[in-house]
Amino acid sequence: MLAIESQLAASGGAEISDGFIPLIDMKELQGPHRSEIVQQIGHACQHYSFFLVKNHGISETNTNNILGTTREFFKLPEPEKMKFCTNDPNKSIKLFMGFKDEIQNVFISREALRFSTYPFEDYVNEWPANPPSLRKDVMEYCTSVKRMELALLEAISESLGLEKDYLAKILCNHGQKISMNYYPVCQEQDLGFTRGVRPHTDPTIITILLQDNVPGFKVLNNGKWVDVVHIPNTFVIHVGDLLQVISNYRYKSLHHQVYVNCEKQRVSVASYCYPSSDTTIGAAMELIDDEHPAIYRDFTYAEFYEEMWRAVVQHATDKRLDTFKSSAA
Ligand SMILES: O=C(O)CCC(=O)C(=O)O
Ligand SMILES: [Fe+2]
Repeated sequence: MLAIESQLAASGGAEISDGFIPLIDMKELQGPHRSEIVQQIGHACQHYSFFLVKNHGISETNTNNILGTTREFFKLPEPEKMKFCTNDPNKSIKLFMGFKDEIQNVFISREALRFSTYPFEDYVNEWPANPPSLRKDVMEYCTSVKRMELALLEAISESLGLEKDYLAKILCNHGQKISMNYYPVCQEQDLGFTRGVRPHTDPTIITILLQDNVPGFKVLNNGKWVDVVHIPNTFVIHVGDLLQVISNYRYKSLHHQVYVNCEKQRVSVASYCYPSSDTTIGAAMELIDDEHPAIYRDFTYAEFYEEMWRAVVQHATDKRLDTFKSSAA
């Protein structure tokens, strides 16, 4: 095992059949061991495309509240939820329901409420007023996630040898969307052709995922799908597509998917970190040289967003970054 892997293992990462799940202790980012932790984060991003964090500063009450609110929302009568169903990609709040994927002949059972959160005053009135606790719980949760997100963006910037505020400047305190995800219990006879979410990457800089204790979340690691076991009081941090571009392909976007089961419903809350529409995304100059030419040309987040929807329609979400490949690459 590499020295850095032993350090990561010592911090309590879970053993899995082909290795282990990297677990980062964020408390150590404040202390004298910061540079070691930054190195561990860099290693995890480069070799695993994700890591778990503990001692992140978000209270258990806060996470229990947001998971509880998510369960309550999806229990609401159908017409109450359907108010948020729309085909307009520009709507800041949108409900996704389960659907049949005719091409792959599978039923995708996830229901998700996805909405913009920051700045709160621009969006809060659009959020569901039911359950009554939702707005308060979302605000509290997103405020603490934002704090953690900033600390992670600083550490990830440093891990790439960039200025501490490099990624935060790109983000410019802008985007945050959350997706409250609900996976119903699957009937035994439907298990073979039902999935929670198909394999995909996230269109983000990073994603911060809070999962409950029901298994189902899988990530692609060295060509194999592995279960990310639930460790209480941790979050899963994913490398997203935009970090793949900014890091000039040193960190790769995480492929992940969700399986369902016949015993328990599952809920999760994903927090997506992305910049404003007019922000230019491109490889950091410091990470380009003769041996590492820029893999992607610069593009705005608006261009990327448009491409993302085109890829959804064409069932080619794994190809959405290909359009931006630079001719030199
Ligand atoms: O529910 C999960 O664990 C993952 C959800 C997910 O991949 C997403 O919301 O992008
Ligand atoms: Fe995802």
